[in-house]
Amino acid sequence: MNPSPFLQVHGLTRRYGGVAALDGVTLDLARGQVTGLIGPNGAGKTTLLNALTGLARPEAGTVLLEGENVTGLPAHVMAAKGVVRSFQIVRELSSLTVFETLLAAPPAQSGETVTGALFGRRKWWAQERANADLARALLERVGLVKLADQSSAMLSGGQKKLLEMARALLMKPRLILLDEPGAGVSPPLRLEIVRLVRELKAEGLSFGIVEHDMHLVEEVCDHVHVLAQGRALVSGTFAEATADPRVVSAYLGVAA
Ligand SMILES: Nc1ncnc2c1ncn2[C@@H]1O[C@H](COP(=O)(O)OP(=O)(O)OP(=O)(O)O)[C@@H](O)[C@H]1O
Repeated sequence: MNPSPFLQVHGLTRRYGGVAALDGVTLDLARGQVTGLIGPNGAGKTTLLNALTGLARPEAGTVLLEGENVTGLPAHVMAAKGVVRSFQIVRELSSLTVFETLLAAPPAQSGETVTGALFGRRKWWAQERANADLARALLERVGLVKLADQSSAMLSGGQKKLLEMARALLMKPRLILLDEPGAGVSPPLRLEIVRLVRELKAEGLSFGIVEHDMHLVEEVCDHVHVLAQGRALVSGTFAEATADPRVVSAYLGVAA
């Protein structure tokens, strides 16, 4: 039995000058599953993540979240609906600690208008405290709590990825979109990332993962969509998709 679609993307198009970064992408992301978004460089994977999280406005096409049309909604609205993407949050010259970095870009919260801040102070403080408690719990969960008071600039590549995941989790998502969680990560922390994704999936979280590390994709993804030249070329299990001659051709840069 196929899991029900959480997010349905139909005919999504986004151009940059003469380049169609997305050229009518149609695909689904299933509820409670890990969906890999793979494909050669320039295929449109990151643009798709951006279009799904309100960071790149599509020119055509639709995005349905549990059947609701959410096409082109801004990032904070998508986040409030439970769709968030990971970001590089550590700046190399940052003097912030790991804990401060996690809290620095506050999650979408009520009372974010000036009026709200003035008239809802008590609520705002309560929310700040709740965020801080949750942040500490998340650092514990991703294995960074011992580094909470160290400079975030000192983190390794893998630790930065874990902090980015904690940051996305702070927004209490239902669907997390991760951009290359395995890039620049040492083998032990790569295992930690795989463990965390599996554990969160078992708790009901849905994932969309853009990744070039095919071993990682094979390990964690229930399903993959292969993108090429702004379109979804092939979908299936990792084994099915990678055995398809069109996928081999796309990676080799040859038209099938
Ligand atoms: N902000 C932008 N301005 C101009 N062109 C862009 C912009 N963002 C993406 N593009 C172009 O759109 C196409 C798709 O880019 P995108 O980054 O989405 O691909 P990708 O599949 O994520 O690639 P990679 O695997 O190399 O990260 C590329 O040709 C890229 O140069």
